[in-house]
Formats: sequence, structure tokens, C-alpha cells
Amino acid sequence: ALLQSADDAASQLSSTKYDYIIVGGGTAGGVLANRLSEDSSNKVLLIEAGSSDYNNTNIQVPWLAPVLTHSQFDWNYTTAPQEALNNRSIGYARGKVLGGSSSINYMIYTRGSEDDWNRYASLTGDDGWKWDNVLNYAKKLENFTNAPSVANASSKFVSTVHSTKGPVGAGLPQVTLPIDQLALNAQQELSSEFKFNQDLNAGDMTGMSWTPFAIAGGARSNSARDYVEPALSRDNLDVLVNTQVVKVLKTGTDGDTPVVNGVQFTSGPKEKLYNLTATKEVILSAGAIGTPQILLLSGIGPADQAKALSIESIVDLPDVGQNMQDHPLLTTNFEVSSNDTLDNLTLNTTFQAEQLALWTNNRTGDFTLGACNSWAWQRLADNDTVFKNVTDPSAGSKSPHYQLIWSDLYIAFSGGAFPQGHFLTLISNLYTPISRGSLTLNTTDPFTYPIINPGLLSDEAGFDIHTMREALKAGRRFLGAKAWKDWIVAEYGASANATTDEAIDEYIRANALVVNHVSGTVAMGKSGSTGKGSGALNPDLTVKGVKGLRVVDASIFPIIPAGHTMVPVYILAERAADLVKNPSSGSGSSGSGGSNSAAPIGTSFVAGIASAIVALAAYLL
Ligand SMILES: Cc1cc2nc3c(=O)[nH]c(=O)nc-3n(C[C@H](O)[C@H](O)[C@H](O)COP(=O)(O)OP(=O)(O)OC[C@H]3O[C@@H](n4cnc5c(N)ncnc54)[C@H](O)[C@@H]3O)c2cc1C
Repeated sequence: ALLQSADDAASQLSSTKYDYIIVGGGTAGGVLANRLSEDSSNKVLLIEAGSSDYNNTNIQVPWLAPVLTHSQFDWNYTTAPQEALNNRSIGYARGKVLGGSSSINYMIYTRGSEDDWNRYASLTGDDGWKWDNVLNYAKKLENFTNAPSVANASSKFVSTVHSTKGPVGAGLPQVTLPIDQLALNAQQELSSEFKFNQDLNAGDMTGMSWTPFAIAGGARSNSARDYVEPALSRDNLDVLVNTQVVKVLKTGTDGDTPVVNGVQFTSGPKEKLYNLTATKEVILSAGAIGTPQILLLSGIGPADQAKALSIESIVDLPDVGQNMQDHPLLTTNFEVSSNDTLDNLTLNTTFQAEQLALWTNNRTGDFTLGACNSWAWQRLADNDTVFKNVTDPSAGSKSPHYQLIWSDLYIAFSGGAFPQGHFLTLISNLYTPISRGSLTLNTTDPFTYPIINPGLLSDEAGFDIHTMREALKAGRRFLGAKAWKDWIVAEYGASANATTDEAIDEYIRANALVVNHVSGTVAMGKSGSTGKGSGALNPDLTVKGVKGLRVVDASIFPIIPAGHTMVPVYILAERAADLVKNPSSGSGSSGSGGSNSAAPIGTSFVAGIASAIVALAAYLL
């Protein structure tokens, strides 16, 4: 059942015995709610702070993703001032609605590289995290199908590494843009630097490829539609929305070990608090900000931090809240000579109305698109000077150091006036940051946001800023190919003057933002030690030093994946569901078991482009 309020459902909740209580109905939480309730002997409760409005039109229309940031579906966090970014504080989006960040993100669909997953296996001593095993889960979760309008689809991905039987709809962009062929021509011209990769979800993430999206039938896929909705009719699943968990609770001890299988939740600040105990486990899936905040408020984290706030410590776990990582992002704009760009969706109201009608009537047209149709994921050269002082932080040769996106319109994530004209935007992002930050509590009030410090570009060796700079230079080389000469007029705006390394660094520090992939704040490590740097979780994602508590979300990565993070979260949540159901499936288990009974649902960018789009969104609403 879908329960809209803790107060209205109080008597039902207190008289029901739940085996599993999942905190956070986001990307990972949705997977768990579905998979654990597949077994009719399990009674499952999913608690979500946001609303159940996951079918909102702005969530469904892929092109409107940018308007979801700073909307009612966003927690609207802000980072602490980032010293290496001229002390700027940056807006930090996180989904607050059923589906979590999968309901507000940009839907880019990457699994991470073979090397990334194999490194997780070696860091945790659990072969179950190896690529060969997680590939089974990557297939189990997906329904990779392309609309008939996708040109030459079979040459744009490798069908043998994909599945059409899972719940999460994904595929390739269904509209061809003029810049698609120009980008391909540029790749061929510069093929010694930019190799072509037919499918970056096959283990090797490097090279230029087509961009896959979690978009199916022209509309957004998310964990609410793909996992929660199909399970809602089950008698053994309750989904409680508009309810924030403020703490997990110690309910007893097993020998000397605290048992933490209780939760405390409420409808809002100053509202009534309720306690509930799970007969088996509490699973925290509140995301890489929500989960460490709940743990720290509960006394599960660094004991000195708990003491400073007079919180009774349940277990001293120094790694909780530490190890935060994200991918820094930079946009630069290029003026183009063509008037056939996606800027027309902003500039030309007639064209906009036509495209909107296509989406509304049959889920086709430009509103089905995401940020780009093709892109490149690149490595620094092996002999790059930076490696004289720094050990390569990437997981291996199949993991990219940086990403280049070319978008067919003007984008400025930081907002500002939209220049009337036609543009191409280069987005150059660092994917192997060495920098790490932290999350700490501000106060013991669960409704006061914690101090979020991703520590962007803060590494002492300067690897991160070096790689951001090299990424921009590589992007300029790509756009400097002859293939673009009749299209690109010139770089536009402040970045155009950043020609020396020093000036580029200045531009980065003044303008870099973040891709919103926050990870690592409750990392898994090898079993055993709870000391600093050993990880707060065992390889099966149970919390060290307590019983009855597990974490399943983007917090668990010991090192941020060198790719977008949504699919890695889906993958780890699918494996976690098996680990919960069958604990002996731990090390080295195969993920091929289980059914795909979460039935797929068929049919049903960016503050800079937002001014016109916001108006459009208002119209749609
Ligand atoms: C704007 C944006 C764009 C992005 N673009 C992409 C992209 O294109 N591709 C990609 O792969 N990744 C992208 N990401 C990242 C990706 O979406 C996330 O890494 C991933 O979805 C995180 O999953 P999660 O389960 O860890 O957390 P979430 O999906 O964020 O789920 C956490 C859930 O817990 C709930 N919650 C939090 N605290 C509490 C509490 N105390 N009580 C109850 N509920 C609580 C939240 O409301 C939320 O629903 C983007 C993220 C954002 C924000």
C-alpha cells in the first residue's frame, strides 16, 4: 500500500511486523523494495522523505530534466565554501521524491568500467564485486531497447552485453542531430587520440561512443516507475512517503554487539516522532548525504564528533561521513554558424510547440532527448608529466580520466542570461578525482542540513586541476578538427580568453561546478577492522560493529566510479538484494539467479537553458 502520512498510518504501522525497513525510496531503495518483497514471506516497509509524485510531467519529459534542480523534488543542498574554487559554495542537487535522484537526474546510463568493479573486489576482498559477476546484475536490471527511429541502432551498441528482460528502460537517442555526423567525422580525423568505442557499457569505458540514456518510449525511466510501482500491489510491501527518518535505534545487544534494527521517523520538524523495529534488518538507502547524516545523528560514526555534539556513541566508526568524492564539471560555449541547433527549443516558440505536441501525442521529437547524442571518455597520455609526481588514480586502462560532452545548444549550469543565438557547449569533467571531502553534522537537529564538503580540486599534488585543464585542452583539440570548420565560429564568452595554463586554471577555479555524483561517505572495505581508512561497511554492506543494519546506496563506493553513478547504484542494489535474501551468496556468488518479475513500464538541460524551459514547464504543469 502507498501510505501518504506517518500520522494517518500510525496505528497500521505500529500493529504490523516488518522484516525489513528500507530508509529512502530512491534509486537503490526502490530496487530493494521490489526485490525483497518478491518473496511473499518478507514484509517490507519503504520510507521516503519526499512525495509520491514521480509521474509529474516535468519528471517524465527527458528534455525538462534541468528544471527539476531547485524544484520541489530537490533537497536543494549547498556545499561548504570550496577553497580550491575561489571559496565558492555550490548548489548540490539530490532527489526528494519517490525514485530519488533517478527521478531528477539527467538519465545518462553508464555502468562503470571493468577495472572500476575489479578494484572494488580487490579493495574489499569480495570477488562478488568483480565485473564478471556484476555484469549479471547489470543485465538483470535493464530493458535496453531502441525506438524504431534510432538510426543504425545495431552499430551503436553491442547487443550481447545488454538485456531486454529487466525493469529499467534504456536505449539510444531517438532523434538524429546535424552535429552527430560532424562529431563522427572529427573522431575519424583525430582517431589516434579519439578512438571509437561501439559500446562503453561493455567493460571498456574509454573512447568516443553514442550516449545511452535511461529513457524508454520517449520518457524517463526511474526506480519509482520501474521497481516500486510494479510491486505496489503486493500485500507484503508498504511504501510510506512524506516521512523523514531521523535516526536508527539500538534495540538491544547480541553478546557485546549492539543490535540496531529500529528507526525513528516523523512527518516534519516539531511533528510527532514514531519508533519502529524491523524483525530482520534496517537498510539505509538515503543516499550519500542522507545516509551518513542519519548514522551520525544515531551515534554511529566518529566517536569524537558524537561527543562534541553530546550524542551517545553506539560504535566508533571513523570512516562515516569521510571519503566524500564527486566529479568536477566545466562548461565552455562555442558560437556556431548554423541555425539548426537545439537552441531553437528556447528561441523559437513555434518550433517548441511543435516538438511539445510530438512528445505529448506519441513521445517522439526533441523533448525525448538528453544532454548529448555522442561524447568521448579519455585518458591522459601514459607519459603525461603529472605522473612524475602522482600515481595514476584510475582503476586501469579501461577507466577514463575525463569526459568530453558536446551539446547542441547553449548551456550554463550556473544560470545567467541566455544569449540569443546558436551554440555548441563543451562540458569537460574530471572522472578520477584524488580529492576527497567529508560530511559532518552542523547540529543534532535532523532538519538542519549537514556540512557538505566534497573538497573539489583540493588534492595537494594538483592532479585534479591538471586533469581538468588537460580535459578542456583535449575538448578544444576535438572541436578544432577540420570536420567542424563550417559549423563552429569561435569559442564564446570568458573562456575564450583562457589560453595559457594559468588562465585556464583561473577559469576553472572561477567556474567549475559538479556533476552531482556524490559518493563514498559510508564506504565498504575489507571485513574486520573498524579503524580509520578501513571502511565503515563489510563487503556485504552490513555496518561494522553492529548487527541488524546495512547501507545500500552511493555511499558505499570506496572510490567514486569513473562514470555516471546511477547504473552502478542500480547494480549494487540488485546484488545487495541477493545478499540480504541469501547471505551465503557473499563472496564470489553469481548474480544470474532471481527472476525479472519487476515488469517494465512501457511508454506511459541545465539552469542555463532554463529561462525558456521554466516557462514551458509551467505551461506543462
Ligand atoms: C541533478 C542530477 C543529475 C544527475 N545526472 C546523472 C546522470 O545523468 N546519470 C547518472 O548515472 N547519474 C546521475 N546523477 C547521479 C545519480 O542520480 C545518483 O548517484 C544516484 O541516483 C544515487 O542513488 P542513491 O540510491 O544513492 O540515492 P538517491 O537516489 O538520491 O535516493 C535517496 C533517497 O532517500 C531519500 N531520503 C534521504 N534522506 C532521507 C531520510 N532521512 N528519511 C527518508 N528518506 C530519505 C531521498 O529523498 C531519496 O529519495 C545525477 C544526480 C543529480 C542530482
